[in-house]
Amino acid sequence: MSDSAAAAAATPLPASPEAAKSELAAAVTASDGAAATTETSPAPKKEESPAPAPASGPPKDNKRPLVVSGPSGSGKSTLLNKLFAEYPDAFGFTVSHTTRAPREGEVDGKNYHFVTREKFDSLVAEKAFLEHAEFADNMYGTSKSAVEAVTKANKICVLDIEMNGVKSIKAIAQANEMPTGAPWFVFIRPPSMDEVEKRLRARGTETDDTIAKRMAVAKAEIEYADSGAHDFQVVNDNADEAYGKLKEWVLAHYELPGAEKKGDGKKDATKDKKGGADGKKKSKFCLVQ
Ligand SMILES: Nc1ncnc2c1ncn2[C@@H]1O[C@H](COP(=O)(O)OP(=O)(O)OP(=O)(O)O)[C@@H](O)[C@H]1O
Repeated sequence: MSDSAAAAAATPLPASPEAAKSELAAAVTASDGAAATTETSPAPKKEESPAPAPASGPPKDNKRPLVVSGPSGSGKSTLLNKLFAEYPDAFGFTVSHTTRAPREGEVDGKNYHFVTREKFDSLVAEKAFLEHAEFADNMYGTSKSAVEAVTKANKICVLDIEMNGVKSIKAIAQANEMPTGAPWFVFIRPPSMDEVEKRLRARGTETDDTIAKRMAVAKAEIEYADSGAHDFQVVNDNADEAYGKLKEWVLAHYELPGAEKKGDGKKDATKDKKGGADGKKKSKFCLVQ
């Protein structure tokens, strides 16, 4: 599972995504994340992969969830926030289940589905979850019905999850047990482990201990990506360039409202003036890490 757990069926983002993310810190090491953008993935390395080719690609199907993963600090939130800012009506977010108590201001069914441990366990037994995990003595999970609710609301369901969640969803999809179409798996790759550490430190929210854990997990995530587990990878070195590649891939695989009017998304409406990542406005969707 990932660091967070929640989101809203085509509804507002979780009230406190950062809090939710910090609830679920993970564990991690170092390595050098190589690479580029690749569609279908045997071990993508330093070379850039070809641009997506919509004309010859698969039919666009907005019912296919978009599963985005990548090490902490790779820039998932940064890139996704750009996408959501540019296409505000296109995407929806699931509401996760959790056994933790609601915090002040949190609304059941909006921030999370707050359930007892017994209820959570029964949902696990019923195979109701696409993925679930325990963090700090609490359970978090993304249900199949939460994803379905998003697609029924005609939104593209975005799931921001970590490696174990990806593996779980892959297994469910391979068993043809997805309630929606098969997901697309996209990996946001940091240019290097040094850069991951630098970004995490610059974020100012991490301790040495959490940085070390996140680095260790990052290494495992990158190794998993090298195994060819994802449909597409983008290296987030320069955020604007990475966003451009991500957007191009998304436009080739989904019908985004407003994309045609905008001239098929060639213009990056959210381009940072400084060419860097924003990182300031963080809204998390499917908290899953
Ligand atoms: N291309 C980039 N160049 C420089 N800094 C970047 C780039 N992309 C993101 N950052 C910065 O790196 C930090 C981590 O980015 P972000 O929070 O988007 O990562 P994340 O993958 O969502 O991490 P987490 O999973 O821990 O939430 C942020 O401070 C962000 O501004």
